[in-house]
Amino acid sequence: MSAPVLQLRDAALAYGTRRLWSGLTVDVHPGEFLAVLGANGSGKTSLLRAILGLQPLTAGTLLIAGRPAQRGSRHIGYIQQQRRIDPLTPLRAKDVVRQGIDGHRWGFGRPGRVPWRRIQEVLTEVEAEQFADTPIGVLSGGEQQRVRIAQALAADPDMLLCDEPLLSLDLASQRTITSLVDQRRRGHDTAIVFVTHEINPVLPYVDRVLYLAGGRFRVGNVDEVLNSTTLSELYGVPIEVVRSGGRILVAGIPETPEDTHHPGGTGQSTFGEVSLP
Ligand SMILES: Nc1ncnc2c1ncn2[C@@H]1O[C@H](COP(=O)(O)OP(=O)(O)OP(=O)(O)O)[C@@H](O)[C@H]1O
Repeated sequence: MSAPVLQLRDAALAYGTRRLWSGLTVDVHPGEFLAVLGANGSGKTSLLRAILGLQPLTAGTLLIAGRPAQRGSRHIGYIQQQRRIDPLTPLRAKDVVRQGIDGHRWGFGRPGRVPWRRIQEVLTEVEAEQFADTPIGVLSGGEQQRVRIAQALAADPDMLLCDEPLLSLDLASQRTITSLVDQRRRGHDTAIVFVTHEINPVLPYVDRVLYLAGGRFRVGNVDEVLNSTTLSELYGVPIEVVRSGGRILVAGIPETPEDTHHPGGTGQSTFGEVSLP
């Protein structure tokens, strides 16, 4: 097997006294699709920030292509959590992609001309070439997301970090986005780290799952992690996982982080059938 793109060894992250996770050891290899799941506040985005070199670990090591994480790494493409874009913004889709190439989006502008050919290439890769001259703010949510993927791919990264890229997209757009991400990893052996509250849209593509909860984690294939025993252990309350019609449904996830590890501390109302967070 080829060398890992991402290596975490006994990694821990805390903000002051707030410990997010610790003892985290996981490798991600070229072409691998890792889904990162967990409740609100479990530290999924913080993990991505650590990989981006924006947040130092409090313990352990984190290597990208064998070297310590650093800001603005060309090995990494990053799709941020969706934010509303002002419809009046003058930025066109091609300007957004150009920012991905010259590094402005992380505040590390590198001078020099960006070849138009490359911008066209990545817009074509995500089937968004027709939007090149359209102001980004007037595109639909799904179209904007395709442009964000193009931006993340512009520097031809070895690893793509996706922070809940399916939020507020309809089912058809979710399918388009997940299949574009999957095409990229198959075509270029790009590793994918995909933070999501919803496993079902990515279920066909996922190789392994990293599940964060209550300061702890489990990593393994879908069946190893997303089962009643493992999630009940992680959360410290009874969780039921069922497969139905090709989907995974989970009942009993505590509504707040405080409910975790306090069996019996939650009322019945917090137990309902929900799609996996
Ligand atoms: N810079 C910071 N300083 C202090 N606390 C922070 C900082 N960034 C995040 N936190 C806290 O750390 C916790 C984890 O945040 P993070 O955004 O990583 O969680 P998450 O799992 O991505 O959550 P969500 O699913 O809601 O997006 C939260 O309680 C958050 O308030």
